[in-house]
Amino acid sequence: MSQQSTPSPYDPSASSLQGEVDPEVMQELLRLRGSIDNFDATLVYLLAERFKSTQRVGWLKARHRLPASDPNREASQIERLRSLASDAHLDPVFAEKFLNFVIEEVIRHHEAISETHSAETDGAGPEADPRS
Ligand SMILES: O=C(O)C(=O)C[C@]1(C(=O)O)C=C[C@@H](O)C=C1
Repeated sequence: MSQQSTPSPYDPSASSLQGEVDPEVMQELLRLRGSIDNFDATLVYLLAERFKSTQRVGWLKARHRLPASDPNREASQIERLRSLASDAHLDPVFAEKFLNFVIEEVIRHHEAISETHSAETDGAGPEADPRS
């Protein structure tokens, strides 16, 4: 049987700076990091929800033999996100890179779903998928 190590519990005060900086500065840094931790947790949950939706899109596309990517849709999403980013004082270049990064991963998932779907329904019609 393989040995599995228990992950160590999250330590919000982990830092390479402990003992190196003024304790008051350290306290302020840890306070600010509390917000960063909350944000990161939210981002993980939001991304998980987005991927749940895109997985369903992936199955729909596979069932109907549609291409994994839709370049016109992407161009429109990028334009929208860049504009939202500008309004929010976020670098639009970063917003575009981030969306492209996420979409690239989605397309990889779509391709994997499509292969699974083809393997499962070889020779069968588009209604053969039980997930429809
Ligand atoms: O909307 C779609 O058609 C999707 O497959 C989802 C999505 C996305 O992640 O937003 C991914 C790939 C497409 O090129 C466009 C958009």
